[in-house]
Formats: sequence, C-alpha cells, structure tokens
Amino acid sequence: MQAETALQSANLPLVTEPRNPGMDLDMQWIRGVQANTSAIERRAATLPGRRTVKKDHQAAWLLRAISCIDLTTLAGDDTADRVRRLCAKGRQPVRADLLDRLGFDALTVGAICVYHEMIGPAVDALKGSGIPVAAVSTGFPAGLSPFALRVAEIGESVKAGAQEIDIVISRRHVLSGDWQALYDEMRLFREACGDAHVKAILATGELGTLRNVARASLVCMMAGADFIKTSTGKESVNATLPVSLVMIRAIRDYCNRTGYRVGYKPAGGISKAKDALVYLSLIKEELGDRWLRPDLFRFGASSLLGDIERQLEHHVTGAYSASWRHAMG
Ligand SMILES: O=C[C@H](O)COP(=O)(O)O
Repeated sequence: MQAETALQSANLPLVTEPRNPGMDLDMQWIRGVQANTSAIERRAATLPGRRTVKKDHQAAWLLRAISCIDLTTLAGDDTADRVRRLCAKGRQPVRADLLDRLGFDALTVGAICVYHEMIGPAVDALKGSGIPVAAVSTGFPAGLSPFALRVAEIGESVKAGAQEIDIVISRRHVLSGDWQALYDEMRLFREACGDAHVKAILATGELGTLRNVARASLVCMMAGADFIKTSTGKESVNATLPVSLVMIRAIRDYCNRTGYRVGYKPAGGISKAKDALVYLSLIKEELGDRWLRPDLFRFGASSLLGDIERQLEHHVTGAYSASWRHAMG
C-alpha cells in the first residue's frame, strides 16, 4: 500500500507495517466470541456527544482525516472524465492557499477507490503522485457472481494497476455460520491479490448480529486480510459506531494474539467532518496512535472531503497553531 506520500506530506515518520500473513482457522476462538450488544450500544451512544478533540487541534485532525480518505466513486454512470477529476482532487484535496495558511505544503488522500473499468484512467491520472488505486472487486457490491469469475476479477484488477483490492465476502457464509467456507474464500481472494493489499468488506449491515460481525472480522483476519471494512456504501445500513467498536476490538484482539496490525476502513454514509472526528478519536482511544495513519486506517467516502474543506475554511480564521504530533499526542 503506497501510503508514503500521504505520510510524508503530513510530516509523519514513515513506518512500514509487516503484512498480516494470517493463521490457521481457530474454531475454538471463533466459537468463544461474544458481543454484549447493549454494552456496545451504550458505549457507542456516548461517543458523538463527547468533546474529544480540542478546538485548536481540530484542523490538524481534519487534515489527518483527509490523508486517510479512500476518495471514492462507485456509480453506474462513472466515466473516465469523472475519475480524472476525482484523481485531481485526490492529489490536491485542499486549496493551496488554505493549506498554506494551515502550515502545510502538501497533502494527498489515502487512495482513489473505483470500479474495475475505471482503474486505467485512475492509474494514468495518479502517475507520480504515490497515491494508490483501490479497486472494488469480486462482484461488488453483492458478491454473488460465480466464484471463479470473482477470483479472476481480482487478477484483472491487479493487472490493470490496482494496488489495493476491496473484496466483498459472501454474506451467506456468515449467516449460516459456515466459518470454514468464509475462511477458504478469503484465503483464495488474498492469494489472488498477490502483492496488492486486500480489504475485506464485511457488509456489516447484512450480517444480522454484532456477534456475527466480530466472528467474520476474526475469520477474515485469520485468512490474511490486510484491512477489514464495514460496508460497500450500497447497503441500507452502512458504517455505524457499534459495528465499528466491535470490529476495532476484533483488530485489537487479533493483534494481541498474533502481533500483526490489521487496518480498519469504515465506509458508507460518512459525509460529515464531525463524524470523521468521532471515528478518529474512537480509533485513538481503542487502538492507539499507530492506527491513525493511512496504512492502517481509511475512510471509504465519496462526499466527506467536501464537508471537511468547509470546516477547514472556518478554522483558518481562528487560532491554529498545533503541529501534527502536538495535536495527536
Ligand atoms: O467504500 C466506499 C463507499 O461506497 C462510499 O460510500 P458513500 O458514497 O456513502 O460515501
């Protein structure tokens, strides 16, 4: 995953995270997973109301959020021109004068996320920027095309230049508790990705229970997912805070058990700067600062950037003096 540009531009030291190799499916661990729904919902309900980010530091956090956006277009009427415009935005997500007033000379988004057919225009438009192209694959969004085609689609996307592949899991494996089938599917998807990083989209709004979300998260990580992602943006229920808590805690458990850090990508319906701040502070509290970088955290979002820009406009008129380290410390 080429996070270098975003990290350097955010004046952060570049860290290279070893990829998650996965592990054998541990059924005992999976069966032992519980999720106390009411406790999780209570904790999630407290998050938006809390003032976790000091006002002076909000601009720095918002810039950080931008560096973690997978700037997305996933529409049936996408065209090469639209994708080129999106890539130009990804290269320069904030107006130069605004960025200058905030004390930064460069900033990019984390990645550009498109359908397979749009990989070519995106790769061309991003040349030299270091911004990776993420492609949704495996019969996105439902994941119900023939298995061999879904695997082949990954290969085609990698060949076309995608460095990150967002796969969708088969929800039915989760809903029927067939963890072996989910594990095998994810293993093969991961294998087909080769050197490209793989994000496993769980489509959490369709998994029925938080316990299923926790179990599916662990199974995908055991099978070698580099990231786990909430949703496609196409389901009626997408990223929520209770689901995020469950997935983040699964990531923590997996890291405690194996030593490997897996990334997290909430996606779908995140369009407000204040929501982005809630997610960042949740990650900071539950996983720590290491996860607040684009190699371990992304927002999948098509319209979040516009609201962040509006908020930054407001901030430049106020006091802004925090360095990244100061803001995040
Ligand atoms: O992964 C990306 C999502 O499809 C974006 O969803 P959104 O359009 O609701 O921001």
